[in-house]
Amino acid sequence: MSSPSNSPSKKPKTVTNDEFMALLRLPNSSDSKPSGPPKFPPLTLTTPDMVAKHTPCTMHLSVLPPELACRLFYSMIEESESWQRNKWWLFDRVVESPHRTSFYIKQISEDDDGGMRGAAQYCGDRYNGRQTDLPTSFPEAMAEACEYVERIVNAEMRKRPRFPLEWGGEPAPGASPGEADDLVVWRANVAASNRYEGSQESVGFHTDQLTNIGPFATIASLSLGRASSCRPSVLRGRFECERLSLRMRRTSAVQGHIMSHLHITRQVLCIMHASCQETFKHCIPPQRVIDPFRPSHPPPGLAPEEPIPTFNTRINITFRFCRPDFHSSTTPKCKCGVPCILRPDMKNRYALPDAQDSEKPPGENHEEERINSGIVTKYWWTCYAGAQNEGKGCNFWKVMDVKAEGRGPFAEEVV
Ligand SMILES: O=C(O)CCC(=O)C(=O)O
Ligand SMILES: [Fe+2]
Repeated sequence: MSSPSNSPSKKPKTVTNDEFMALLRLPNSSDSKPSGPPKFPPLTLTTPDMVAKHTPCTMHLSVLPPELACRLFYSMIEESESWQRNKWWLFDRVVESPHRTSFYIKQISEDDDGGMRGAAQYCGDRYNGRQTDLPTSFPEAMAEACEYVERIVNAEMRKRPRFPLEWGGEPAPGASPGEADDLVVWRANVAASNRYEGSQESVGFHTDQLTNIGPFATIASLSLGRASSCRPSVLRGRFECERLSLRMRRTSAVQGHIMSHLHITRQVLCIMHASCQETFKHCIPPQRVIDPFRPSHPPPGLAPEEPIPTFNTRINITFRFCRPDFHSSTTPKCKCGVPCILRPDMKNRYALPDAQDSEKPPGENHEEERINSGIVTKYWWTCYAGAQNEGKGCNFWKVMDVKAEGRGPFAEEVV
């Protein structure tokens, strides 16, 4: 994850699909001002279908059996007593994340490993540029939940086009060689977990670090617990909702607030599919109001006559796949001697241009560019020492050369 910043929450406006598409269309150059990015109002996507249509994400409700969801929630509440706030240097000062976080790796059996354990371990080691303690294994309930998540993610991925630099996959145990359908293209070997207490804990706009998960990563983000409260004017009554904001990366041309209306006892899995990190930033904004969460099942050891307690806590677990070909032992080091981070080259991708960054006048070929946005072909290894070294880095950078660095197999190479 790169350094997040907090941004004030704006009141989102609901638009129809057609209005949304119209907003993405830039004005003609004749009626647009030559300077300053186009200003569009925030958008609200109110259903999983709308989210899937307009973003590289899918939302899946109630993916775990309620008993498992509650058990996982209680287990994470207990675990999170020892979680820490991330700290890093931003220019000349230390900033601290406005929520607590930790890192877990999946217990992988020796014969099934093939380098996964190492990749996962090193991935955790330098999460957010911070030297962490050796990550602990998935607690039992997390490992159980992970099986549900992996099934959903792989099923979704089979429906989607793949990007050339995505991981090509490896044969499932027992599969005959060359059967593409049996390739395992994604598995969760690490999980970053987050705890947000009360209405104000949050995470600012950021993209997740690609250093060990590689280009066009798929990230599965499972949320449990506290829901935020809102009263959308188009709907009657009170709805509990989970709010995830996505903002198109680098451009201020489009800002989409995704609000899915969820019943309080449900959980939500948001899959950020390939190209999401390359095209969108995401955040969890502070809330004005939250509703306490009362799990449907009691915590372990609660006496039968005792009421189930309520919580103001939101637990999030982002399941990630640390790719064997991005194992940390292969991460280039900068002149400070610190492993670099991998960044997409945003200048040379196809993107919706905005007046500040584009060499092209607004309106030129924008439709083609919008369709292709997210196709990044170049990535940089850059110095990240400054995040932990009083803001002092060496400005090292080099282009990732997948052939010379021996990475892959990639999706484009797998038939
Ligand atoms: O809590 C969430 O839903 C998002 C967490 C997140 O963005 C991260 O861990 O990188
Ligand atoms: Fe993130």
